[in-house]
Amino acid sequence: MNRRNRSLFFALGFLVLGTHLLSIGAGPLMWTLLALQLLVYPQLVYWRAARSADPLRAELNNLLIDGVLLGAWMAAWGFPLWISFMLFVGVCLNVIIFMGMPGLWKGMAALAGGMAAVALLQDVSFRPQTELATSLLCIVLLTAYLLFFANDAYRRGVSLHSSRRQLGEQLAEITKLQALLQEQAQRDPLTGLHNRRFLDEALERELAACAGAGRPLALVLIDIDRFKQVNDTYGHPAGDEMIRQLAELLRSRVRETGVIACRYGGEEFLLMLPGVTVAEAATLAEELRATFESLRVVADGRTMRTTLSIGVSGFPEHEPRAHLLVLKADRALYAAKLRGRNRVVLSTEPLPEGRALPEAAS
Ligand SMILES: Nc1nc2c(ncn2[C@@H]2O[C@H](COP(=O)(O)OP(=O)(O)OP(=O)(O)O)[C@@H](O)[C@H]2O)c(=O)[nH]1
Repeated sequence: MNRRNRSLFFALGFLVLGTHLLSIGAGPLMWTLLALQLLVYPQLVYWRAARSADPLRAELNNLLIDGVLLGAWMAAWGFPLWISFMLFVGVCLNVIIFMGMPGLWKGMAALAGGMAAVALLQDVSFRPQTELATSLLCIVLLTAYLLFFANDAYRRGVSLHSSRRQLGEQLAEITKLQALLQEQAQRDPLTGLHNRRFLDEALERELAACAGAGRPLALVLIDIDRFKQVNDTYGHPAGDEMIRQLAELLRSRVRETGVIACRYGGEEFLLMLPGVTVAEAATLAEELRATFESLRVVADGRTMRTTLSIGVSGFPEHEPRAHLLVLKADRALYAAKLRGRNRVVLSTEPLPEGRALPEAAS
């Protein structure tokens, strides 16, 4: 709202224009009208705009009402040069600042409207002279008005710059949070390893890359043996601790670039090894199995141990399609369970005599 500026400059205008009224020997009616216009009117239009459903639009209309009334004063006094110049520039500046160049035409039309209204009511004779004091005060007030607006424009520029900087910082913060959320959506909260969703996407990508570059890719699917028994005997939190320890072991063994360890299911983990052959993956799997077999997991002062069953499949030997390559590793893992657990089985090895894969695994 423009209340402070309008009240201040209209009050100063009353002092300046008062000198003109003195010089022309204006009567009480003229003084009263000028006081109403310059001292009371700013409060009235503010009050009207503040209560309006659309205060901004109401304030823009107020600027045009200013134009009509000030145009009327110019005409009523016979267009005294300095006074008219000061009022004209003041009105035009205001409407341009708040409405742009289209506002200028509206402001000029408002001024002309006020002048025309006076011309209809009385003869308008041209009396351009003002006393020196009035002319000087007009120059001072107009200068103050221009300086005020220049300073206002500077402060708006500074505040805009700082808002832009703040917006930029907030945007950077949001982008960082987005990246963090995206990262968290791809992680298993218990172990911090990647989750299945991430691996399924990464596997498609890596398989295509390996196929293009003529490189192998191996999958190692790992399942904790008799884990239900661990939970039942030591409790779920102890089971969680065992899952965390296995995750730590996998993390420590697969630090090479490109290798992804993920928690694929409850107590099931999958390693994706781009550039690694089935034989190399089987060697790594055997090391992991042996290390885990000798691992003692301590939870709540109690020591637990169990073993791993592991299935290994590889591209290009076993399967070029991602989901079927996982299925082959799953079948190999199933075969390891059937053969008594605590072992590594390659996808190509047949199931034991007389055993078939369950429907879910095929
Ligand atoms: N503590 C814990 N247990 C889990 C979690 N996710 C799955 N489980 C348990 O893991 C157990 C898996 O049991 P099963 O699928 O029967 O397998 P298993 O007992 O390991 O038997 P085999 O795989 O045949 O050796 C179930 O009891 C699940 O409740 C987990 O995040 N934390």
